[in-house]
Amino acid sequence: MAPEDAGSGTPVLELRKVDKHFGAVHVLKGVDFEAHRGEVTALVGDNGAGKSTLVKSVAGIHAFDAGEYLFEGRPVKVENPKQANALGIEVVYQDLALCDNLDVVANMYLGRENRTGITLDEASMEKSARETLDGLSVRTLKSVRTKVSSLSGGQRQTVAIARAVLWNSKVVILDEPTAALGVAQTEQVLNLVRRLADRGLAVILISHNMNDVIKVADRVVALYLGQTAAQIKAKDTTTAQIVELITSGRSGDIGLRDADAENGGAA
Ligand SMILES: Nc1ncnc2c1ncn2[C@@H]1O[C@H](COP(=O)(O)OP(=O)(O)OP(=O)(O)O)[C@@H](O)[C@H]1O
Repeated sequence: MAPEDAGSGTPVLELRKVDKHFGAVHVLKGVDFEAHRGEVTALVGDNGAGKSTLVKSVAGIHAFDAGEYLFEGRPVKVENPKQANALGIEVVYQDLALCDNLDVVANMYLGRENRTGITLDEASMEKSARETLDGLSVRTLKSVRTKVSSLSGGQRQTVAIARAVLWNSKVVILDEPTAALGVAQTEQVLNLVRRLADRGLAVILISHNMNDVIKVADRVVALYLGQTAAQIKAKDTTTAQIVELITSGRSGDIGLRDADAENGGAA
């Protein structure tokens, strides 16, 4: 069950009419986007719709050219990944950025290790890593001292997600977390995604997999040619409707007006 106030009130993350160009290419065109605590927001769109650009701009890798970026209702400037992390925004990219030759604890603390003087505080890191995994009800890892090279794809994804939530995160963005997984591991990761939201995080899930979206999302934001085609509650929509929004920018009376979509296509 999501927290009582899930999805209500001020969004944790809100983008209003954001724009992004790469040289002459206009990639994001006045995009609106909201993510709320306690909810999984699926960000969907065809290849090239602008999902990665949107997420990288939220994460401070790129900067929006125009529009408003609000965090917990306040306008913020996020000009680099450290500033995004400081707000409580973490991204788990598809490559996971794990070091195979290090164990789970070392990977969860990579680059942000606890130190006492000049030595690493292994005991405190191991304790918090374990507590974080226990808090997420992760039971598939036998030991936090296991090297990541010996973990399955699902376990690796779990470690990358646990690393993201270790830092009192408020927003966790997951880029296609089940893309390389089999059926059982996909199920495990989707359950974990749900638990993150149930713990009060705002989870943003980039996905091309409509089964995943329908199974786990509370809200769906569809991008079409760099514009927001729709922001809708998952329970009010169907897979067919989402697919239509992705492929044509509209479905029934939801979505971009044809003229807008055509302008987007021509830009
Ligand atoms: N650094 C860049 N320089 C120039 N153009 C870029 C850059 N990054 C992305 N683009 C362009 O922006 C558009 C949107 O790309 P983006 O990767 O954001 O889409 P996406 O929705 O994430 O697609 P996919 O599902 O294929 O990952 C594409 O036309 C892409 O070529």
